[in-house]
Amino acid sequence: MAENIIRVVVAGPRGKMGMEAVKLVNETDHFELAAAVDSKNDGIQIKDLEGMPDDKAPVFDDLEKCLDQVEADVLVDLTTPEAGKKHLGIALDHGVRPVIGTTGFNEEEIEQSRKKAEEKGIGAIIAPNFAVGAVLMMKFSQMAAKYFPDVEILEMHHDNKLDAPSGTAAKTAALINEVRTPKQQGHPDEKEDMEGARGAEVNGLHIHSVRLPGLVAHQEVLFGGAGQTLTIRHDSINRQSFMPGVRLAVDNVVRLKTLVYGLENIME
Ligand SMILES: NC(=O)C1=CN([C@@H]2O[C@H](COP(=O)(O)OP(=O)(O)OC[C@H]3O[C@@H](n4cnc5c(N)ncnc54)[C@H](O)[C@@H]3O)[C@@H](O)[C@H]2O)C=CC1
Ligand SMILES: O=C(O)C1=N[C@H](C(=O)O)C[C@H](O)C1
Repeated sequence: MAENIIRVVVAGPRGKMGMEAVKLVNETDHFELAAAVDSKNDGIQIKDLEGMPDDKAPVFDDLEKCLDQVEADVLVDLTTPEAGKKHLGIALDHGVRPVIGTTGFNEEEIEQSRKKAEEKGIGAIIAPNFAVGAVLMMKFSQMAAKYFPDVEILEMHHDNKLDAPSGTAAKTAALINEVRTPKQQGHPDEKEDMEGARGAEVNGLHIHSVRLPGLVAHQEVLFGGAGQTLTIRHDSINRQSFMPGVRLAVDNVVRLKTLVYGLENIME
């Protein structure tokens, strides 16, 4: 790694998140945009893409090709579940530390990548949510679940989202299930008269996914106990909310020697 400068490749630069990430890298003194990987536009420079900063970093249409030609320290991936999974493997194979914001990974995929990162002796971060407030919402939910084992997760997103449930909801359920005794919620004899009415189920805990234009990224974690309810809610009202977390992840991934799943593991 060039001293103090972190060379970053951004995958998905024309996307809602990728565009913000390119700006973040361009504006951060100790980051350098090494390249961008787009699904098209091979051979142009980043400045030639609409709305991009005046940066001459090259654009590739393939990560393998990019990492064969460009010196890079970190890959920031903000693409699609399919591309993100592929890119995670390619980056590790090239010894480039992945920071994956793309969602849709299951536990097995995360464990396999953890092994690979450790074999390579490099860091990797999969962060289902880069917003500090969302990470706190997940941590507070884990605290509350110790006292309120009855809980339902309601995640609400814009209608261009490909994966359901959201990575944040899946991670919240995983954190809650670390402390909650497995419990089937609702009436033991309850029946769905319409399929899906009770949402997805993880160890008896239910997740409900809403998709609507006008939304960005929102989640409520609802707890119920005798005579009381507790609601913990987080709202991202724009994509800038995620950028301090992207910066934190890039700064931290270069010192790690394993894969970290969730920003809470690197937040002080
Ligand atoms: N971890 C976090 O805090 C957040 C994660 N996300 C996740 O990030 C991902 C991207 O979200 P958005 O920017 O909203 O989506 P988007 O649809 O606006 O952008 C995705 C971009 O990826 C590009 N792409 C697709 N396949 C590609 C490939 N093989 N190589 C390079 N680029 C490729 C598309 O052309 C598009 O420009 C999603 O998985 C979403 O769930 C979104 C917001 C926050
Ligand atoms: O697709 C999105 O927009 C978001 N995806 C992430 C998720 O699946 O949790 C993070 C955030 O909720 C926005």
